[in-house]
Amino acid sequence: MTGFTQTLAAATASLNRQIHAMPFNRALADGTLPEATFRGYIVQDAHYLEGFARALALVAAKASDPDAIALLASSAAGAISAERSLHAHYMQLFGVSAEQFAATEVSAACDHYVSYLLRVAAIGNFAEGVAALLPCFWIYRDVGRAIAERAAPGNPYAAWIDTYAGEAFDEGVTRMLALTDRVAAAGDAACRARMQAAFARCCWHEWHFWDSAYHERGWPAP
Ligand SMILES: Cc1ncc(CN)c(N)n1
Repeated sequence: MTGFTQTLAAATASLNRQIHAMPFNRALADGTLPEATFRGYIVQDAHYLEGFARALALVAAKASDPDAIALLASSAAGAISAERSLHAHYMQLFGVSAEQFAATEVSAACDHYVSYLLRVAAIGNFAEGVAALLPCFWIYRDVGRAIAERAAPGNPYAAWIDTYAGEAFDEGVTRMLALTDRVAAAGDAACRARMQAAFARCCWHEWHFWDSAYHERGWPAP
């Protein structure tokens, strides 16, 4: 990790520590997360990944160089294919049909995160879009790795852990970190401030998404 991404990590270190210590992630590591909680999370996450892939494609369209277009567009395809097969694995395991998935209401936390990403991707500049997308890569790799280190043997969520702690996911994260550093170096101080704000907001959304899944929250009733 070099350059601006170090600044981003330092600015969000406290939130990042809290994310690692979340009950959802602790219980995932020791294999005690209730199946119904994980099932609810996976269903929301499958909805999330569709929105995330759309945001990646929108930011890819704003990129000025072919390397960035290729990275963002291939990540959009990867979000749909690799992670979708992970979701399909768990949905089959939990007996969630395609019809049940389609009929499940998107949670407030999922809707909020996806709406934010799409807003930044659509009306923010390219640099802000890249910064908003980064936590989805970076936090999952680091949480996945930390969980892999302490996961109990025979963990029922091993497929999830292996995906995010694995080399293939790390490759995309490393390239996304390099892109963020490159874009930040090419921008001015105001641009970097906007990037930092979008990055911090999406780190919060990652926390909120797990918190909502752990408490199985939908939409607060009036
Ligand atoms: C909410 C969320 N954030 C990030 C990831 C990892 N792509 C994910 N699957 N879901």
